[in-house]
Amino acid sequence: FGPIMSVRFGSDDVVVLSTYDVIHEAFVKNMAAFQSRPHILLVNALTEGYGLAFPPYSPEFGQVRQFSLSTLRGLGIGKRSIETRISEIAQDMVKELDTLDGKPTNVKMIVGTSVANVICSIVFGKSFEHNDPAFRKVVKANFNSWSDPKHSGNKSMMMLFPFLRHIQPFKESFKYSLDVHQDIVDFNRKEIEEHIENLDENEPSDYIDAFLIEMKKHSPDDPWFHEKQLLHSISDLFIAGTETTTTTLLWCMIAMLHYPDLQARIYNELMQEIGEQVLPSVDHRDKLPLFRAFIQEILRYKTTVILGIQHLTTKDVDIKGYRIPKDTKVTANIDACHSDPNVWKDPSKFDIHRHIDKDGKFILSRKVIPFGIGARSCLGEKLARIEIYLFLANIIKRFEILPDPKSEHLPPFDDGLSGLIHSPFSYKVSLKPR
Ligand code: HEM
Repeated sequence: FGPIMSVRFGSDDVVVLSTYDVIHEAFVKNMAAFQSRPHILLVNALTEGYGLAFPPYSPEFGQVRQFSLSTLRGLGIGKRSIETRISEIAQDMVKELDTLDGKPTNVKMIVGTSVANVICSIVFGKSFEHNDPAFRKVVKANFNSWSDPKHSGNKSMMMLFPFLRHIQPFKESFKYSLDVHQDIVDFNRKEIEEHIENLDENEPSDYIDAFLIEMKKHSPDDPWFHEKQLLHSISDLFIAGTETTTTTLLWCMIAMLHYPDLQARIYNELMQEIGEQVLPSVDHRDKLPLFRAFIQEILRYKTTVILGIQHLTTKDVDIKGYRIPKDTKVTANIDACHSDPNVWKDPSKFDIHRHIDKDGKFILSRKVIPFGIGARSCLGEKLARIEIYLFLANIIKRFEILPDPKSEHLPPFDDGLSGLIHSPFSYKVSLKPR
């Protein structure tokens, strides 16, 4: 036990870092030593070693990662253009939720197709109707990619013991994972083909265009700038971005059900500071301390990616007096960091006021790290933060979030499904138009 410990995961020893200080010391202060990823057989069977989230570090991979980050930024992440687009998608989601007419519904697909449409706008330069069958199929495939209730446990086991893939019921789960991933890849391949046909090199309008143009600047045998990498890059952006953001929004709604007084106070804050007629925008954030504190507390209390993604050391390195040898698997226990009693008073309590100072101002915390920190931290952090803010503000402004009257209990807030992503059990909610 302690902030640095070694734990046996399957057949491997993995170093687990469990406080903000040690995670920061490792992933930020010793960034270069921790920027690689281990080879995971199950993942490689899906990605052929390409993509953005799982490849080990090399200077050439660093280039493609950096290209992706700056392209996503250049396309407007953190700037007004993408904010406007997300705001439009949020309003479209509200319209879709309006059609439910307050009927208790599991809203995961409506929220999920809206979240996926944000990524579609950036990657494909277009969005899809909520009821488009091919789009719904690929959004479901994104959800099932890591969190299918029937297979995710088997998948986690196969990550630890790859040989299990040859034995039932793991064999079936392995095939299922390949099939689901293939659905995502097929959808994305079709989009790439259309982009190749219609490419205007003078006016790249999305990530695929930018990648195709960049590819032409590299030799045909470049190890990373080729079509296969493009295919797996965009698949990773969808898989990493859809379920995580949707899950966070679903936790937000559960919190609103458990704390109706807080919901009313946040609604009043939005009404007083923005008003009924004005669309919520990131520019309003300084006037919304309660709302921002709520989001930050959700990101702390319900850590979506509990153990982050594994890192691999590239050399021997000393952290707080412990020697971690080269080629050691290392993981950040983000959930433990968010529940550290030395940092958070009464960490198991959901309390938004820990993020508000005595003058009523919001306190931005660098110790809430749901997106990880350092060289392999989340590529979609800025995008996800804007999405959560705008989607939630639009929902709260338009609807009162109420429990399903037919259900005896509220959906649990302190329990859920645990795999790579910690998501709530399936639940229905009634969104009563205000
Ligand atoms: C609430 C939403 C999200 C959460 C909580 C989240 C969390 C994370 C975490 C914990 C990591 C691993 C960090 C590490 O290894 O140290 C990660 C990596 C990543 N995320 Fe996210 N993420 C979210 C949304 C998104 C979105 C919207 C996108 C893309 C549009 C995205 C793309 C990625 C990618 C590509 C990586 C791999 C980065 C690398 O290996 O260099 N994520 N995310």
